[in-house]
Amino acid sequence: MRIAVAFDHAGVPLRDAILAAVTAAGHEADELGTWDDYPVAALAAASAILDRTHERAIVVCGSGAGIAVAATKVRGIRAACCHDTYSAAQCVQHDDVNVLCLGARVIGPALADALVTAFAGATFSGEERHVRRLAQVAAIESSPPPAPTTPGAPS
Ligand SMILES: O=C(CO)[C@H](O)[C@H](O)[C@H](O)COP(=O)(O)O
Repeated sequence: MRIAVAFDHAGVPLRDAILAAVTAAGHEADELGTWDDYPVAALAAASAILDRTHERAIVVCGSGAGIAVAATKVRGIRAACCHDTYSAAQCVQHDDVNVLCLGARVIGPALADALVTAFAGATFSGEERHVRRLAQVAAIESSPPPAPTTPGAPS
């Protein structure tokens, strides 16, 4: 699998660990670059996926939060900031996440390696309940801003 990798200025400390982890996991890492502003890095990675040159991306800022916010604004991108290996795998298995977001001011290279390994090694389960929920997510993405009402009682 081809994985695009992009950083903002705060994400650079994890650069070497992430590129090495992608390669060690048996995938191809394409470094798109480093930008001062995290939205630009997020858009570069999202574009690589939407252009179908890459199946997934890993993006890194200081906290992982800002770059996740930016990436999820792009239609068709499912981005998640994960700093534990359970979430890094489950977000693909259940949520078909295609962009892993990390924070270089939060985690070190060893955990980054484990997270990349978990993310790259996971595949979407395709189970009906997850497909159904992803269709609901896609519907939210393509709808106009909702009226400020609660759509239904929680189950
Ligand atoms: O962590 C981030 C967003 O959640 C990004 O790395 C930002 O660039 C971060 O805010 C950088 O802070 P700085 O004071 O501009 O280095």
